[in-house]
Amino acid sequence: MITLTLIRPDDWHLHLRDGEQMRAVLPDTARRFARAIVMPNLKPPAVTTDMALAYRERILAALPQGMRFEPLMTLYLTDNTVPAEIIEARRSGAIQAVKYYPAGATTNSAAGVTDIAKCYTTLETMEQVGMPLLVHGEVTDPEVDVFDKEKIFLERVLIPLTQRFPRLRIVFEHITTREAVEFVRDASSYIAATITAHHLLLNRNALFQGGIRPHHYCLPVLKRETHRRMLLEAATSGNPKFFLGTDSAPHSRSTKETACGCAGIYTAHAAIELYAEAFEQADALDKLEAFASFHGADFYQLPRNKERITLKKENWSVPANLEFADDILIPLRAGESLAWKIMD
Ligand SMILES: NC(=O)N[C@@H](CC(=O)O)C(=O)O
Ligand SMILES: [Zn+2]
Ligand SMILES: [Zn+2]
Repeated sequence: MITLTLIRPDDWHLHLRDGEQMRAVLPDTARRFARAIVMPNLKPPAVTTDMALAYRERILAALPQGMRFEPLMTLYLTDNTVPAEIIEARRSGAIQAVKYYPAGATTNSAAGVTDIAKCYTTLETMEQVGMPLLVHGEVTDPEVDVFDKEKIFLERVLIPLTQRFPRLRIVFEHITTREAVEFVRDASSYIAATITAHHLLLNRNALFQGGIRPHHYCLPVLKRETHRRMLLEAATSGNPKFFLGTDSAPHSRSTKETACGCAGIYTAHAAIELYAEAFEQADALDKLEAFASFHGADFYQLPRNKERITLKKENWSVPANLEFADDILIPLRAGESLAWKIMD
């Protein structure tokens, strides 16, 4: 039997939702990952330390008996987030980062930032106290082509921001383009990026494979093959600036399979297995552990995990759907087979 043993990985970008939906998806992540950076784009968003800490308690209360998992919390940045909120978040010890959604860029981002200049004093405090800024890096300008939104965000917003705040720790989340890879690679050590499994495995053809495929729709949208290859090269390069962030983003089937479907791909049911498949395709399984289990912890200045997980090379079928509160969830590769399986 072929096996692969790794230090238990962490997921540095995760959507857990809330209530019954959270209860449905949380075990998938907790089974594989020791910790995860939990995104704050709830309804209403977690904009204060108190809200983020209350959300953390709800996550811990929803964890099945006997499962260990540490949610790392984030604050949702708005035009009105004050520096004192950052100080309080830092003092809490449970909040690891602040999330910047350009208003209207993605799911539950309506309360996000309309103009990053409105947040300069708050960003200054973050820079001073070493609080990382996590960025959904897409412009909302309706004139910009959907496939260029990340590249244009980099030029118009992110590069100027790094020049104004050179010591602000920034994670460019779920990067999808050659330009993002090159920027992060050549930037200072204050800049890092997460890469999803789906952006490593799929290019934009997957959106139109024999018809329109709503379960392959996420933001930033899948890009062309040249970009996918660049992401794979970055993830398998051993460069500590690139690390695992699934962006597993569950939406019920009825909100995906509709005239105007939600953005988000669910991958938590097989997250590390999907990354293993991508790394194996690149003949770089030996690079998976650092990407999945070391680089993120090092960037966040948290201890690396000590326990291990083992994957075995064995085909298994992903269920056609999963329970999701009062609806169902269609996971990535639903009804198809995967080559790696996590062992208990
Ligand atoms: N990635 C997505 O397509 N969707 C995410 C939001 C996000 O990460 O942008 C979600 O919350 O559904
Ligand atoms: Zn995002
Ligand atoms: Zn996300």
